[in-house]
Amino acid sequence: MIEIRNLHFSYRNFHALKGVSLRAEPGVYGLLGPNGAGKSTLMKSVVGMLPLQKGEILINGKSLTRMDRSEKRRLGYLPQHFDLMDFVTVERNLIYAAWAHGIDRNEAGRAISEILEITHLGGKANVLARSLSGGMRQRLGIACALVHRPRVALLDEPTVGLDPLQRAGIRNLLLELSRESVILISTHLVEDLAAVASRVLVMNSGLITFDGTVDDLNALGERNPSPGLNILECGYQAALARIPNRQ
Ligand SMILES: Nc1ncnc2c1ncn2[C@@H]1O[C@H](COP(=O)(O)OP(=O)(O)OP(=O)(O)O)[C@@H](O)[C@H]1O
Repeated sequence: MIEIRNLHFSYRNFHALKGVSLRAEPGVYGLLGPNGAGKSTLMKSVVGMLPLQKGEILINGKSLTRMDRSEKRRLGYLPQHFDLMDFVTVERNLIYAAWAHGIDRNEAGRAISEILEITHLGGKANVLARSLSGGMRQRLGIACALVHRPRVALLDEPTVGLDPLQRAGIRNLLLELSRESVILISTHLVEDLAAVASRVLVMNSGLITFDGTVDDLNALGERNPSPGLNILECGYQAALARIPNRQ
């Protein structure tokens, strides 16, 4: 479970998170918002890549500030821009990721075979990472973030560069994992969420301006129709406009 209470974060004098609160139980949470809304800042804060300036973050009831390195290693995180080890094979990248996430040596082989199969990279296990296509690289990034089946996973724009079939494959993986895990994904693709998200969070200007189900977002869209947009997109636009009156 993730619990965030009144989280603020500033880069020098830019106030990027202005009091974000959230409670997330197992499920897929879709984080939507325009460029610069604060989605990546929120994710980096939850995985401890940014220092806690104000507010509280609890993972499975434990404050992030009290978690040791091995506990933080169990979090799954796919940054928006990630590096792979280009000059070693796909499988070696996964062996390293499994080790970095603290998977027991005896379990690593099985975990790697499973994630290779789920991400449709089985046939590429012995290929150098540098020779993968963009979509395959993205899938390998996802595989590295999820190889240890984390209880809490944060994926920043995981479906960028994937074709519809590959996106569907990743959605199925997320749905399966979300039975036991909290999965927070950021995306610009509103329609990507409809099939997968148990809850949608809309962020704008460092605040969560909407927190509800896909049905709630649809209902908001129905009340705020806009020419040329489908109902979900209308809901998203209306949610963006709801900037609470506090800084
Ligand atoms: N290292 C940094 N130094 C200064 N400002 C930053 C830094 N990183 C992000 N920002 C600013 O903080 C705000 C939030 O950025 P963030 O990357 O969290 O947004 P985002 O919602 O993830 O956007 P995108 O969808 O474009 O990735 C933006 O205005 C951005 O310019």
